[in-house]
Amino acid sequence: MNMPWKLARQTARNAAKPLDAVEVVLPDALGLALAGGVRALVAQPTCDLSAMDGYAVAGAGPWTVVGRVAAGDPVPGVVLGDGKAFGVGTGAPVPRGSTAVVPVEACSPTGGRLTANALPGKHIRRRGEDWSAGDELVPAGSRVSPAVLGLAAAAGHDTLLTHRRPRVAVIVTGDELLHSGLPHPGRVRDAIGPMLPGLLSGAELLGTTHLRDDPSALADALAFDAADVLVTCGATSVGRADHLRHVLAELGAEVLVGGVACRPGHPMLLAVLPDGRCVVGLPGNPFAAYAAVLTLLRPLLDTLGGHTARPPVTAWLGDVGAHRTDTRLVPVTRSGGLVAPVGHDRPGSLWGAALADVLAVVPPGHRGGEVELL
Ligand SMILES: Nc1nc2c(c(=O)[nH]1)N[C@H]1C(S)=C(S)[C@@H](COP(=O)(O)OP(=O)(O)OC[C@H]3O[C@@H](n4cnc5c(N)ncnc54)[C@H](O)[C@@H]3O)O[C@H]1N2
Ligand code: MOO
Repeated sequence: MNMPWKLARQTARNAAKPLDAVEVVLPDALGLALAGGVRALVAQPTCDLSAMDGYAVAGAGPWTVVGRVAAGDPVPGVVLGDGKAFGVGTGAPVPRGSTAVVPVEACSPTGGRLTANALPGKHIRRRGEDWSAGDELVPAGSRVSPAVLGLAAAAGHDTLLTHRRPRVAVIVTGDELLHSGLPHPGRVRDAIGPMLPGLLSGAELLGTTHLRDDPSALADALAFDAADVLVTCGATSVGRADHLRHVLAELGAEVLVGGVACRPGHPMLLAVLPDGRCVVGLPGNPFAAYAAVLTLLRPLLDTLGGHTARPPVTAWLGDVGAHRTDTRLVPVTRSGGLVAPVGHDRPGSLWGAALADVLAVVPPGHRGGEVELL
């Protein structure tokens, strides 16, 4: 029995536990999930700063300029009295007693003195106005984005506690596959191997092995124990050359998902080997393999990597010819809150997926309405 698509995705999400937490230097954390929240080690700003190039002033004008301070200078050792001003650069610490900063273009000098409209507090970035020391800035489970890296640096971090990247090994099977040159009768180009690395963000690809349709070679390849996840391509079906299910049974694997009520990709599978390593079986048809990556592999990798599940993104899709019993994954382009099919979506062809912005999840019986986007 093929498992309903949503249940299959949830099963993949629940099939493993997040990998151990490791401390990594900031650049290496990009794309990983935080194993603990990022807390500010110090307040930002650490002292009152000027937000403009101009003058820090005290009280009402006109003011006499009594000094100058630049970004990078220590806090001036003076207390600015009423009627006094300090020249300031953007980011410079303002002297204590400053009540406002007036931008240089808003000042007019009159007889050696400055006059301007100075609104109290204007253009001063107060100590701690962005955050205080100890504030949690980003919660555990969040993906470390470029902005998270910058934020963590600003808050004083040199390293971040993240979950280890899942290690993935890819096994591409098929006597008929070519890895370069022109396809011709009897030979097809491997279209799955080239697409997989780009679908493994947040994981580490240890390598790709190309095998003929040979059960003992497949069993040997599945013994590779440096990988947390083994991804096989092809051999999921019931043909004479499709050995994956027999080999998994011989290895004592527990099959968590043996097939999914999904078009394309229904022969996809997810199994756990006795030592805890996971096997995701992608069907040989390339678009079916793509559907299986999004249904089983990505949720599994996200869980192993410690990523919190994100709320679904949806859009409105018309009647595109739903399947009676199975979920369809349909390549679509997006415009505003609407999506439209791009076509070219037969299981053996990645043409539609290549033109699409996303895949729409079209449940059985869909006649038009909100659908989830992958
Ligand atoms: N009797 C049945 N036959 C099939 C069924 C079924 O339910 N009963 N399901 C069909 C569906 S749906 C799919 S999908 C495929 C899955 O087949 P396998 O995972 O066993 O893969 P193969 O048989 O090796 O190949 C299928 C097809 O894809 C081509 N292929 C394989 N690998 C690649 C690759 N890396 N790059 C490009 N193309 C590849 C291969 O040449 C075949 O044409 O089973 C159906 N059959
Ligand atoms: O669903 Mo297969 O996965 O049609 O090509």
